[in-house]
Amino acid sequence: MTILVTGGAGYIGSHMTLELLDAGEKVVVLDDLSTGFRWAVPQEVPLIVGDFGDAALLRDIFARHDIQSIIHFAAKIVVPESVADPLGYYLNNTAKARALLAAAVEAGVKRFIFSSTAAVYGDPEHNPVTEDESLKPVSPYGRSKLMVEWMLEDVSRAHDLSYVALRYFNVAGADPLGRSGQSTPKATHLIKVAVQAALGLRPGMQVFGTDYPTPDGTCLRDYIHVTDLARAHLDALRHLRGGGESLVCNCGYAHGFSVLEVIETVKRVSGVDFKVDFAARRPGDPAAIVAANDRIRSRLGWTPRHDDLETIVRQALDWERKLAARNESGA
Ligand SMILES: NC(=O)c1ccc[n+]([C@@H]2O[C@H](COP(=O)([O-])OP(=O)(O)OC[C@H]3O[C@@H](n4cnc5c(N)ncnc54)[C@H](O)[C@@H]3O)[C@@H](O)[C@H]2O)c1
Ligand SMILES: O=c1ccn([C@@H]2O[C@H](COP(=O)(O)OP(=O)(O)O[C@H]3O[C@H](CO)[C@@H](O)[C@H](O)[C@H]3O)[C@@H](O)[C@H]2O)c(=O)[nH]1
Repeated sequence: MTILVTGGAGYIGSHMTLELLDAGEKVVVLDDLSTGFRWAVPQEVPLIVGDFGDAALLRDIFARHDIQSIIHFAAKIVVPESVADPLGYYLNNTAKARALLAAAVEAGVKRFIFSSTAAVYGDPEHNPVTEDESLKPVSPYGRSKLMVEWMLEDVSRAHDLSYVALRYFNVAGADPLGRSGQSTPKATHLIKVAVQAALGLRPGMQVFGTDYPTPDGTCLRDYIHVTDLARAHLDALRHLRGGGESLVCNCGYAHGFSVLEVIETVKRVSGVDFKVDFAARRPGDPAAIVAANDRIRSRLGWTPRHDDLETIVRQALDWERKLAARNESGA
């Protein structure tokens, strides 16, 4: 039985593919390489370059491979871009997910694991936020993902398809064995930006907002190591294969760090005191969002192994150095 990984050439999908191979699973990747990289897909894994909303291509893939499970990562993921181009986000993240689900149901696929996001909560009233908190996404990105959760709920009632939707909090770090990492050239994620500043790949960085109602005035986030996140999908797969019911689970460590704490950690681990400017708030940022993780622990048996900000930062630094060397050599 083969697992179809959409978006497997991207940041999280490439770590998932490695995790699946390490677990002895057979994998096929479908990716249009819009933000992913061919080199991020291990050579032994078939990479189909194409669009996950292409019904004819999907039919062909399901005819050629014995696919019982899909792990669906492919999406557009930049919140401000979604504000400027909502229709592009509803097309890629929502309408194409409908096409993928339709093809999956037609082909008799039994299990579906979906990359959802903490963005479905918007600015939560309580922290840590549980899965039962009200869902008030504030961006087209968050809404485009929430609609897929709703589609999954309805489709799983009508057809023989069960699912787990995982709501990721802030994904960070790199494969501990140095095989993959966050490679998007213009990534805006805090740890990536701070690591690039530490390595002199950018002149410095900005802190967006210092007047939030948090202990040091900067935003609080729950940073989860990408390998722990990939393992959550393996746990979800095991759950569904064992006949477990459809579920929605948060993925995070249940504690947060402020922007200043993250920057301080990057400075300490790298030994570089890079330039930091204080700037205005970035539109759409919630002050604090931290995952309650009781459900994923109890229902999927998920246990974090890399819950340590220094380790996350060290591995992100190692990966960024590797990436810089690769870009310099033109590989
Ligand atoms: N990175 C985070 O902090 C974070 C947080 C919450 C949720 N997520 C979700 O995780 C998933 C993966 O995110 P990522 O950070 O790895 O992003 P990424 O951009 O690195 O990966 C997305 C991959 O999907 C591919 N893709 C996009 N549209 C496609 C299409 N129409 N057809 C085929 N391939 C397509 C891209 O080429 C890329 O390889 C996304 O669904 C995202 O919404 C990410
Ligand atoms: O140069 C920077 C970059 C970020 N930040 C701040 O750092 C925090 C974290 O920002 P970022 O790393 O961009 O992540 P989020 O905006 O929290 O969003 C991430 O986490 C969400 C889930 O919580 C996902 O839905 C998104 O896809 C993912 O980008 C925020 O307060 C930002 O304002 C800065 O101060 N300076």
